[in-house]
Amino acid sequence: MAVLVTGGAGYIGSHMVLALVDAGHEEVVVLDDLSTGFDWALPPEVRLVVGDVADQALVTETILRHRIDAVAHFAARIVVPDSVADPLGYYLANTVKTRALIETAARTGVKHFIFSSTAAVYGEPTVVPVPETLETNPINPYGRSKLMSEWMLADAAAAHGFSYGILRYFNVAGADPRGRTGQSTPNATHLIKVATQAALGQRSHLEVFGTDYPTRDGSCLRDYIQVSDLAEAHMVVLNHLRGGGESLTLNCGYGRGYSVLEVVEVVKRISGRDFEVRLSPRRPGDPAQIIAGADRIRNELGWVPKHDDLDAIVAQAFAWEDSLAKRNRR
Ligand SMILES: NC(=O)c1ccc[n+]([C@@H]2O[C@H](COP(=O)([O-])OP(=O)(O)OC[C@H]3O[C@@H](n4cnc5c(N)ncnc54)[C@H](O)[C@@H]3O)[C@@H](O)[C@H]2O)c1
Ligand SMILES: O=c1ccn([C@@H]2O[C@H](COP(=O)(O)OP(=O)(O)O[C@H]3O[C@H](CO)[C@@H](O)[C@H](O)[C@H]3O)[C@@H](O)[C@H]2O)c(=O)[nH]1
Repeated sequence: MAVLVTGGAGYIGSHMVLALVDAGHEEVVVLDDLSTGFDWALPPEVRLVVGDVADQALVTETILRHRIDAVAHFAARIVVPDSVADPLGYYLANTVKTRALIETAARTGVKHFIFSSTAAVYGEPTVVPVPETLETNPINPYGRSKLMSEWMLADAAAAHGFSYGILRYFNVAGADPRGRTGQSTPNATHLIKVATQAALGQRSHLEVFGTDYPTRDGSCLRDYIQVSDLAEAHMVVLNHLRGGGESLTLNCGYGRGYSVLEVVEVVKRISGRDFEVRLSPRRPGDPAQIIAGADRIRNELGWVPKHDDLDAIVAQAFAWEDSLAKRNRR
């Protein structure tokens, strides 16, 4: 048995690769075009195929050569405002290319397909915490590009007899607790990453986008899930599918939210550094609060998170950002 991890050189994919390698009994092959990923994020025993998920000849050859039985598909473009500026680019990268990959997987007899989806498929949820059964209503092209992929995957699995796991991630944060990988894209827009960069003096200030939301302090609430816990959720789903379990769609979060202002305070306290915070207007497209209804994955698959602690998540992110700065100075 061998797993193909697309986007395995990226932030979340590289944590999945470590989870597979740490589990110890698995051949792991990464397919990545290195558009936002880094070959150095991979342990040496993992084979990296540099290429595009939509290159059907390359993917067919890779799947057959390594006898891949499961694909974990992380490769995507992920920045919501970019998707608003370049919707056709996002539908190509996330929907059209995912269609090509699903087709190749189906044709080559892959048995299980795990897909990185997002809480963005819910849009501005009418119920908080959000259960998986809530009607999807994405409000930007990124969310729509992912929801279309969910639909394609479910239809193709029914027609071609493979099983799937769709994981809808909430806000992913933190880094490998052993410091082996983390979020390395320099222009990331995620709150915790940006705040640690401000704490390290790499940014002059942090902007808080909106303080007039109907929340406890006026800033947006998000459910921050630690990235190794998320990788472990994929491991649980992989084992479930390999054990003959049914296809499923699962939220991945902890079921509680922190406000932007609370996160900023934690970053200041944990880093021991002060930085300028500017209260700015709302960022277009931000829902006021998005928190996972997180019971299904715990109850049905027995997933037990180990890192549900915002202080620890921020400490990992800060340590990783600091190590990146040192790496770039060398
Ligand atoms: N980061 C989050 O908070 C978050 C939240 C919800 C969902 N997700 C999803 O998780 C997945 C991984 O996100 P990430 O944060 O690790 O992003 P990332 O940009 O760090 O990783 C994406 C990886 O895919 C590779 N890639 C992109 N297009 C490719 C292609 N056509 N062929 C081959 N490789 C390609 C990139 O080089 C990169 O290594 C994405 O599908 C994203 O939509 C992320
Ligand atoms: O410099 C910043 C960056 C962010 N925020 C706010 O912080 C919150 C979180 O923002 P961010 O970290 O950019 O994440 P989201 O916009 O919530 O989106 C993330 O989480 C979604 C799932 O909830 C995923 O679909 C997306 O891919 C992922 O980027 C939002 O209220 C932002 O307005 C700021 O105030 N200042």
